[in-house]
Amino acid sequence: MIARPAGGAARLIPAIDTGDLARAEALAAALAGRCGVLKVGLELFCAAGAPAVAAVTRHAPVFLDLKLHDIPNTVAGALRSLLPLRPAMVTLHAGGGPAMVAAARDAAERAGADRPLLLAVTVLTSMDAAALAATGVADSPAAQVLRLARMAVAAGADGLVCSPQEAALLRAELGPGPALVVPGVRPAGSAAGDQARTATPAEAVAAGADWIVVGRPITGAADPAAAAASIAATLPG
Ligand SMILES: O=c1ccn([C@@H]2O[C@H](COP(=O)(O)O)[C@@H](O)[C@H]2O)c(=O)[nH]1
Repeated sequence: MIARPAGGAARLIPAIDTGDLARAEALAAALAGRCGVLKVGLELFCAAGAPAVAAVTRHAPVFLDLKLHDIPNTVAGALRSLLPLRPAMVTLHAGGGPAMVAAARDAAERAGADRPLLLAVTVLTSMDAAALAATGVADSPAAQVLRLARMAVAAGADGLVCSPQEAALLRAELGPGPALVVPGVRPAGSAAGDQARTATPAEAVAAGADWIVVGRPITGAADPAAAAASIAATLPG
């Protein structure tokens, strides 16, 4: 399993969100060495599939962010299908429940010591309290994140995806055990876009994030490598 980063650039995970494999390869080549891990998400995987993971893996370990969410048998099968791609991290939605998380953990263990870190997505960082209420959850995002996080870790998740606004709460309640991978991160002055629960890179790490995920502020920059380097320079060790 991938080790927790010691600090600095190793904490940074740029999100390679593009449907164009050639652009993804160019971004991966430019960003390798300025980050610890590269993220392949739904846009790139749906456009280019396994070859995209292979292409990005040539430059850095891959966080395969597919947010699996289905019945336990199907999620376990999906995990088994993904293992030959050797992702360093894989996501699934905590909302799939404990049996789904446990089935995914069993499936991931087939890869032995080299298995991917299994990360449970709690409440998407694009959701504010009103969006959460619209799904029938009256609690605050923080309360729901904590509820899902406790359940997912007990069921076998190695770590959690949360916003920077819940990282300190999860560290206080769950301790140092679960890895925390934190999107919704914005350098000061960057547009939030559709992200609702945000903080800066340094704030996210100070709150307890092991890794931070940053997409558009890097990929939308005129010089993505320089943008990544400037974010990495703000990250404490
Ligand atoms: O709760 C979540 C879970 C995953 N993501 C992913 O992270 C990146 C963020 O991209 P930005 O351009 O920095 O907003 C993106 O790939 C999401 O799918 C998330 O944002 N929130």
